[in-house]
Amino acid sequence: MSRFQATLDAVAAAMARETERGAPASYIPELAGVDPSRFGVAVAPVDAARPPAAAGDADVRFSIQSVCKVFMLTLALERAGDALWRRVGREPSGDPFNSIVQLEHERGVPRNPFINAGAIVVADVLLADRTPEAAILDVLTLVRRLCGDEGVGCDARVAASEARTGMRNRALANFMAAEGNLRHPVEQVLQVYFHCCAIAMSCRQLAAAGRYLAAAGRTGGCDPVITPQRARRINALMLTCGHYDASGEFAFSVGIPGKSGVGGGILGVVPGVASLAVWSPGLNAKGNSLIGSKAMAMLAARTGWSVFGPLDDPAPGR
Ligand SMILES: NC(=O)CC[C@H](N)C(=O)O
Repeated sequence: MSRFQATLDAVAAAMARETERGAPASYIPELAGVDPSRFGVAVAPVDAARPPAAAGDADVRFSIQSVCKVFMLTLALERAGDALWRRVGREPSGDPFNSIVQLEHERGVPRNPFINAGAIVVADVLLADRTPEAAILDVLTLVRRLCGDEGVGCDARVAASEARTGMRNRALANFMAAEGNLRHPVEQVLQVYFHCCAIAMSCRQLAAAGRYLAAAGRTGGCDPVITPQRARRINALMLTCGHYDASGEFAFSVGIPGKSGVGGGILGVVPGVASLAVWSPGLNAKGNSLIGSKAMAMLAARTGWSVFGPLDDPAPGR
């Protein structure tokens, strides 16, 4: 049995007892209707010979939403190299994920690739010389390779709902197009972005997919996915920007790089040790999984993973 199994079982049991679970995202019916009592957790050790350990609803697929921005960035960095950083920044925004305020001051260059505006620029990079369908397939192919599961796909209903309701994302994209920071038609760029947000994965798949970030850019089979330097860059961005205007609090209470999505998933990275994924659909006021964040804090406390020193009590607010 994995050395993580007992800890994961304890975390799942503790989270099942939590009564305050937040509210699922309400902007599309496919997310609003997910049962908030759901909770899953999985840990994938860097040594790929050891399969992920998991507990709770770790094999139930959910909408990964903004967690996809990690995989989009990975691919875009491979394509565009450091030139990408001329079109998107690398610093925290301190604003909500869909904020538009900074864009005007900063001439259509988003603060980082993990806020929506930044991921929309990344989607534009992924569209170079391709149709939107091919760009989406490229991201799916990467994710399938990373988690070793050809069955991962996009939820077409989620993608359609995103497109129907995505007026703010359309506003962000149009503003950046006006500033000359998009090269392709706005609707094509958004098609790529919305489909990436609609990728459905389980915690077990997501933890396995994130393993390269804990393993200096290599998959378990020692296949390079990205250079060690770029893996380090993505991890640093996850730590500083992965939870938007709650990134500082997540750093304090969990203390590892993490990327959240409004579907209630969070991908975490412990460099040199493991990647992990949690999922619970109820969100806190900042749009991050309430129980997922708590579970990560408990896991970090029990494993000593926080880079900021020991955590003896995951209760927030201290
Ligand atoms: N934080 C998120 O997960 C945001 C993703 C969502 N699809 C949006 O674009 O608004």
